[in-house]
Amino acid sequence: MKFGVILFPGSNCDDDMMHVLGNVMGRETIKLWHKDKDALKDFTTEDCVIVPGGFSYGDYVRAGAVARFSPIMESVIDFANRGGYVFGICNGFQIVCEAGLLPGALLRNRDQKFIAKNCYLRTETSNSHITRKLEVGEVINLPIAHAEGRYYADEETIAALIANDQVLFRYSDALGEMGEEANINGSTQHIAGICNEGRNVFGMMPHPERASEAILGNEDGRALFASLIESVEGVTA
Ligand SMILES: NC(=O)CC[C@H](N)C(=O)O
Repeated sequence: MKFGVILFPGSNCDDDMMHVLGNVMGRETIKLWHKDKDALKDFTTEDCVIVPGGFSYGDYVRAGAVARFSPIMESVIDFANRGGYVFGICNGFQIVCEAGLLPGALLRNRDQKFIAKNCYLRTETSNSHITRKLEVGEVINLPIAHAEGRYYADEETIAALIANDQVLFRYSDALGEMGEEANINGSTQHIAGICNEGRNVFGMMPHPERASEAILGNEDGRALFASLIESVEGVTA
């Protein structure tokens, strides 16, 4: 499978993503310019579009609200509707929600502050392409860096997410417990990452691409990319 990483004005995690997917995971990885409507013409449903983190359009209006109208997004929506893999991380999660590919919204953090910290995440399902190498209840540690990361959706939407096993990760403590203080940004039901009903679109606020190499002292994020590659290619990654 190959990966495409979209560059919007203000993206800042695109090169980390290029490095991890290209050099660490060893897969063909292409940078895609947000104005290029035809950027996905060689993408098949075995490929994945990454919507990376950063501050697209300076987070003006709301994080992701402007980037959602970039010309490439029409092709991303079409690609997702055809069954292609789309993975939004941090600002990418915000953009993908704004585009309607995932339900819910990312609001300002409960404490109204930007939070840059490592945090614990409890794996909520192994039944997804990006978590199949993790066990339910397994706790991983990943960095977060955001001001608008508080996941919110109405009760009906949350109930549907749970009923369809779409919640991938929740903020927890090191033991996987869900005490109030473990909910780092005040997200509804501690939700840190979800997938769509079709299970081909993924979004999460924490940054697996910033923790995918031993030299960085944390490789927990690598399991997510390895899961996706194994799932699609049927090889050990
Ligand atoms: N690291 C990022 O992607 C930043 C996310 C977003 N711009 C926020 O602050 O909420």
